[in-house]
Amino acid sequence: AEYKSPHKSFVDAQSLVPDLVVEMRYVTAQNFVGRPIPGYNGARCLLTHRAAKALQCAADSLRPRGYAIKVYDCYRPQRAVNAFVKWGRNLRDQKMKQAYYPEVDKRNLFRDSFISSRSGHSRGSTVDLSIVPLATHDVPFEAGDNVVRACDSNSGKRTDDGSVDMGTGFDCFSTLSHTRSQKVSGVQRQNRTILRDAMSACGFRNLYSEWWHYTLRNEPYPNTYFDFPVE
Ligand SMILES: C[C@@H](N)C(=O)N[C@H](C)C(=O)O
Ligand SMILES: [Zn+2]
Repeated sequence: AEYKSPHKSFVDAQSLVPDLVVEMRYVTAQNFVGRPIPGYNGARCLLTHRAAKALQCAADSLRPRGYAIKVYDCYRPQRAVNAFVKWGRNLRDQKMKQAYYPEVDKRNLFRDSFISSRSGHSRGSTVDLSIVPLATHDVPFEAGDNVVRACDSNSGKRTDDGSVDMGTGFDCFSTLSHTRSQKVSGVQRQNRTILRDAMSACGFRNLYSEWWHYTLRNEPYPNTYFDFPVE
């Protein structure tokens, strides 16, 4: 059946970017909380139409260079953000610490701009993404074994999801994930620059603390925090 968007201004980004690799982590347990997050009932990248067009612009510029875009999170319902806040207050729950925030005290994740209690994602024009070589863009994230792989360890040691080497994995809450960190290698910085240049040229701005987080500059709902679920 044809997909019907829950809001007239929101679209499934894959309808504009057919080769978009969609790996919505919060619909699964492969995330920093360690379980599916409320409000995510489907693995769909919903964005405002304006943001989806801008993402299409970035995908079109990256494709001739041999890359596809992989998205990890798009529109995020406010109830999911509220679940992050509740999780953040429960210091006993550190199930995913070794994998996602090995060096950072859980108490500081909001203070240090790794998670927000008023997130741009809920406004529908923010996206978490990386790039994948076109030839290998089907590799899914799989924890596979029972070994905990820290997201800030070297490529090859942390869990591979087929994306290019950015120095850390998605949602790795570490200063190494700061986009302009000088503590990652030249190749890793170069990969971050490829993504940043493509996204900036299409109207997005990056969050300094996360190489993967981009918000449309001219977003259509700058003051609205939506809460309809992702289906
Ligand atoms: C949680 C992470 N993926 C993210 O999006 N962080 C920013 C700061 C946010 O929550 O808006
Ligand atoms: Zn984000």
